[in-house]
Amino acid sequence: MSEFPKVALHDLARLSPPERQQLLLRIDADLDPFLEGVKPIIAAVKQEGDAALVRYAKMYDRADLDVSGIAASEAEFDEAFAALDPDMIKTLDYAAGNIRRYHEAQLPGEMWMKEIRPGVLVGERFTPIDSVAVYAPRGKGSFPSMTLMTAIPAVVAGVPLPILLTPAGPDGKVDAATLVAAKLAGITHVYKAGGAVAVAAAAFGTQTVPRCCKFEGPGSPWVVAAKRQLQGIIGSRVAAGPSEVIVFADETADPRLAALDLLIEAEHGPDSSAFLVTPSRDVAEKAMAALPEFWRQMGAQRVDYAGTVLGGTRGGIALAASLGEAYDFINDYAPEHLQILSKAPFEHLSHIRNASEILLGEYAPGSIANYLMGPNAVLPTGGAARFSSPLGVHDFMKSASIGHITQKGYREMAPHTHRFARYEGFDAHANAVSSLRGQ
Ligand SMILES: NC(=O)c1ccc[n+]([C@@H]2O[C@H](COP(=O)([O-])OP(=O)(O)OC[C@H]3O[C@@H](n4cnc5c(N)ncnc54)[C@H](O)[C@@H]3O)[C@@H](O)[C@H]2O)c1
Ligand SMILES: N[C@H](CO)Cc1c[nH]c[nH+]1
Ligand SMILES: [Zn+2]
Repeated sequence: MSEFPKVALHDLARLSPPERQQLLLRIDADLDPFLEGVKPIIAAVKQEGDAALVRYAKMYDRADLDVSGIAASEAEFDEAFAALDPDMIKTLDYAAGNIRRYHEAQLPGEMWMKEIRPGVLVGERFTPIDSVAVYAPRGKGSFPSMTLMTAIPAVVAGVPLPILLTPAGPDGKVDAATLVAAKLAGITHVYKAGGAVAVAAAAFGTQTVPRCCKFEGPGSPWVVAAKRQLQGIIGSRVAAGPSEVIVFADETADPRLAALDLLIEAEHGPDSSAFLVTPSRDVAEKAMAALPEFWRQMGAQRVDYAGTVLGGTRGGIALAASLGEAYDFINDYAPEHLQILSKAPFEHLSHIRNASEILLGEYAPGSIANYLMGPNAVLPTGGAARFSSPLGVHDFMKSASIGHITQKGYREMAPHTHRFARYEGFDAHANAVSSLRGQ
């Protein structure tokens, strides 16, 4: 028996429709158990506030926390800067610079207007959301990277009150790099709460945590479920659940790179999804043969996570009968991350309709994009790439449409409006464009 996990080989052309459908499912395809599970948590946070945060921190994060420690203090920030390896601070700063530059390019102008008829000026005005809570997960890893990815667009958008929520560790403290990342990004209000507790704290506010208009950030299915349950109370757009990837490799790709990159998102946790999709049997076989070399370079916990993912129906190597079959699988799957390994990666791009992030070529492995390439790595999962986009500056702003009509424009538009209003049976609507303003 092999000492390494067994990786599944799926022959796409031979799968029955239900078998193929099964491969498209993520861990949270059925969110119902999580939706049920978060209900009492949300109710407790709403009713008890800080006391519930402390209780759940003990229960889920094994954190030694009291009410006075929920907000990270100035001393904790100083301690984090002192404790963190200076080279890591430099790396965080390098990443922050790239992420900031990318998001500054996304920033819309304050307002635009266009004269679409003589005397009719219409446009949009953009303003930041008053208060936004961003989330950095912590559990099967810590995520200073996600702190940068969520905090920087909020700050670039000009949100007056951006706060960060993240679980405390057993010592009752925030992960040091997460605190440093928050400060480098421009967030100084950091609170200790994880999962559904964090979403509920931001939605209702507690004695310590300010109530916020919006919550954005990735996390486990508990976070995804809480965001869904609290829709209408707190805004949230990106369903950024457990990480997932498709590595696509054509016959020109290096099979060892395909094997190496397949493991990136597979190692996040047993709840991840990761496929290598290739139309080349040679690439599939060589990638499979290359895996042991890379299992050896991973810790036992990460091998265990990735092995769980790659050995079942949420991962493995998927052999396609043709390029067309590979593209169809990718578009039906709509992955969070898509890597295209090929000597001519751009030739495949026009065939991809559904993917949250597309990385082209052998020098763009997922980890560079996860951490510091610049674009946001908080991405729609669970097939939401069919209709949703990555987190960005626009998620921290809202627009109002604006219009100005001169007398000339009014004279043209009033009779049409009158006719519309009469047809729909709205008297006051019609009256507004008849007598008082004159023609
Ligand atoms: N899509 C993206 O952009 C993206 C980015 C980064 C990470 N991720 C994903 O985020 C996830 C991070 O997960 P994590 O566990 O490390 O951190 P997490 O912070 O999301 O989850 C930990 C929290 O979950 C809650 N929780 C744990 N067990 C619970 C239970 N039984 N009932 C109710 N609540 C419970 C607790 O409140 C705990 O604080 C991973 O799945 C990772 O793949 C996604
Ligand atoms: N792969 C994650 C998004 O799905 C991002 C990340 C952060 N750290 C490691 N990975
Ligand atoms: Zn990752």
